[in-house]
Amino acid sequence: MASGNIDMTKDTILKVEHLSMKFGGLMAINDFSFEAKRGEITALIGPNGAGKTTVFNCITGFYKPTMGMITMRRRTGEEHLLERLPDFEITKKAKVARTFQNIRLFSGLTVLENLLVAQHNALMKASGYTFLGLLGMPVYKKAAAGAIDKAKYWLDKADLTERADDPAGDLPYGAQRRLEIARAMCTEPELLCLDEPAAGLNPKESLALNNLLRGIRAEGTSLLLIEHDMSVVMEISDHVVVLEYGQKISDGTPDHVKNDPKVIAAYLGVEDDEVEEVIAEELGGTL
Ligand SMILES: Nc1ncnc2c1ncn2[C@@H]1O[C@H](COP(=O)(O)OP(=O)(O)OP(=O)(O)O)[C@@H](O)[C@H]1O
Repeated sequence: MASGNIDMTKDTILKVEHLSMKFGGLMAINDFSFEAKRGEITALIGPNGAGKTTVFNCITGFYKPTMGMITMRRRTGEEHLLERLPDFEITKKAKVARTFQNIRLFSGLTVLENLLVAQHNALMKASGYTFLGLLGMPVYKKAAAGAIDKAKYWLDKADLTERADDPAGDLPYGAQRRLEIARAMCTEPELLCLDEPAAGLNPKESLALNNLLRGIRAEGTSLLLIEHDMSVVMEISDHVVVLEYGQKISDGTPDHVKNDPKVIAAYLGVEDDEVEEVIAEELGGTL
């Protein structure tokens, strides 16, 4: 399906097929298909209103699509049809985690507490859901120690160790965003979905974010991010899918997509056949 030299030999982690989403009379997504490969950073981009958030919400269970199939393939080979799962099972069973465009942390809790709360479900399971279990069972103690180790690990990766005991709400914006990602990683997802992770970050914070995302990829977690700023994704993505008016207009490597006249036209807001003329005019104007 993909063009532009995408590595077809890699294992597919997410397959979206013929996805459509209608809001009243508006067809926000229209017969949209793409695949994300395991171990890669896949970016879904497009101009404002193209339908990125809607696709993202369908994948992460916030919307039930009008039509289409979304298959998540776990490392074990187990497959889950995400459009049929309630959102909490998308995290728990299918191992898909997400972050939000507007940061959603427990701002009164410390940075470390935010990372421990994320592991609440695993800890409660280890307690056997009993008070006694919480008090004394070795299995709970082991799980609690494991949760602290995991939190420490992600504090370090997100460069937040020094702020571990500070309230999350006191962190600068970029650090809050990294904390949100670290918190999602504590649930051990196989696919991490990020909603405009670079929005509102300054260049230094963007660099720290890119390093964190590359680190996550290096550990084998696949990433799917949505972004409307093309320049942000070009640096870190392995694969870029472009949406316009709810339909796919390009799909391939960052280089392929960047040079695709359809994409240039979409971002410049002109017709395909006017692209060369507009670019020549722009260049003429800057010379
Ligand atoms: N809950 C909703 N009810 C009605 N229309 C919606 C809803 N959500 C999205 N839309 C419409 O669907 C279309 C796609 O919107 P969407 O937010 O998915 O685009 P986007 O690419 O994420 O845009 P942006 O970059 O501005 O966030 C838009 O026309 C939007 O107005």
